[in-house]
Amino acid sequence: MDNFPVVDQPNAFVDDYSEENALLVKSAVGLDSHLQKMVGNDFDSRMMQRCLELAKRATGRTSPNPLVGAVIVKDGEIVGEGFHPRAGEPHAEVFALKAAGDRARAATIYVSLEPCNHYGRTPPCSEALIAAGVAKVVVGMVDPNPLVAGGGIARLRAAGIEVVAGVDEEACQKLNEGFVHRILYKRPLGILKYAMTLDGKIATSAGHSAWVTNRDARNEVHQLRAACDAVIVGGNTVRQDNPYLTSHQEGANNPLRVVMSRSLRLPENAHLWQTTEAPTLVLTEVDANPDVKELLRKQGVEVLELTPLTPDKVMAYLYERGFCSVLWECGGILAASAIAQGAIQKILAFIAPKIIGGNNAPTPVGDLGFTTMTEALPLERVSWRVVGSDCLVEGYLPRKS
Ligand SMILES: Nc1nc(O)c(N)c(N[C@@H]2O[C@H](COP(=O)(O)O)[C@@H](O)[C@H]2O)n1
Ligand SMILES: [Zn+2]
Repeated sequence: MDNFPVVDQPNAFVDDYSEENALLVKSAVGLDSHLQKMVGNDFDSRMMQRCLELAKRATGRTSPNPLVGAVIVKDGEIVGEGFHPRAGEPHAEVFALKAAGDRARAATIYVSLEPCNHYGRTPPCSEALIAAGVAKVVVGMVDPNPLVAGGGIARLRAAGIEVVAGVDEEACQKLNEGFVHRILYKRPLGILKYAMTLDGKIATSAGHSAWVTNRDARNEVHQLRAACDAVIVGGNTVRQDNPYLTSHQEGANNPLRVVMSRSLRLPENAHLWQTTEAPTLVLTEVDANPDVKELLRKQGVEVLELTPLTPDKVMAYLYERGFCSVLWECGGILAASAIAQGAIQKILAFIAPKIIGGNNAPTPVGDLGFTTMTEALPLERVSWRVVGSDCLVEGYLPRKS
C-alpha cells in the first residue's frame, strides 16, 4: 500500500448520509448467466487486500450483515475508502462514494462483496454506483444472499459498467464464512475450539486446565472471541473453570456469553455474572430451579427456557437472534452432542507439546458412539500453523448428506 495515498479515517465524515441516489430497482433473482470469474492483476489484488483490511475494522459487529470494505481508485490513486460498520448503517460502497465525492466519476471501485441490488435496511448500492458514474467495479465475491446473488453485478453491467468478479475470492469468502453459512443453512457457523495436550487431554484427571496452551495461543483465542457473535459453554465449564469468555482486548467486540444448563447447578459467584464487559445468557429448561433463575436475573443475566435444551435448538435460536458465527468452548460431552446434531462445522484445535497422561483426564470430544475407524469424521480443508510453542489445526467437518 506504500505507493498509494489512503484516506486516514474511512467513514469518519459520513454522518450526513442521504438516500438521494436510491432508485427503486427490481431485485435480480439467480446468477447472471454472463458472470465470468476473472482473477484480477496484482494491483487489483492489492486493492482487494486493502478492502479486506478495512472490512476487518468492524470485526464482530456487523451480524447479521457481512464484513465489507470498499476502495475507490482514480488515476492510480485511492480517492475514497469505506467499510460497513454495523447492520442498519450504510454499506461500505456508500461510505467510499461519500469520501470520493466527484472523484468517483469514471473511477474504479473495489469491493470485497458484490454490491447489493435490493432495498433492505438501506437502499441498493448498485444504483448509488451507477448514479456516481463509476466506470468499473472489481468484486471479491458474489453475494450468496438470494436478494442479491449476482443481481448486483447484472444491474451494473446492464448500466454499461465493466465488472470483474472473483478477485481474491478465497480470502473474501473466508472473512465472511459465518455470513455465508448463515445465508445458506439458516444457522450460524458453529466453531468448536479446544486446547489439548499432545496426548489428547484438555485437563488433568483432577480437572486442572490452566493452562494447556501458551500465551500466544490464548491471545489468539481472545481474537477469535472478538470475531464471533456468541461463545457457548456448559454448566460444568462454569463450575470447573470459572471462565470470563471475553475478548480481553481494549475496544474489541465481546461475544454474547451463553451457558447451556438444564440443571442450573451453577455457582452463585461466577465471573460470568460478576463481570459486565459482555452480556451473559443462560439457557435452561422450563422446569429448572425457579429460584436460581430469579437469582441470575437479579444479577443482570438473561435467562431463557428452551425445552428440550439441545445444541440444534440453541443454534436455531441464535440464528433468529441474527448471529453469523458461534464459538463452542465447551467440554467434551456437550461438544460430542453438538457435533452429533450438526451444530458444529469448523474445528480449531490448539495442540500443546505436553503430555499429562491420566486414564480419567477429559478429552475434547466425548462419545460419538463410533466403534470402527471407518466411522471417524474426516476433516476437510485442513491446515495447521505454529502459534508460539503450540500448533493450531484447523479443519471443517464434512456436511451430512
Ligand atoms: N456489498 C455489500 N456491502 C456492504 O457493506 C454490505 N453490508 C452488504 N450487505 C448485503 O446486503 C444485505 C443487508 O442489506 P441491508 O444492510 O439490510 O440494507 C446483506 O445481507 C448482504 O447481502 N453488501
Ligand atoms: Zn449495498
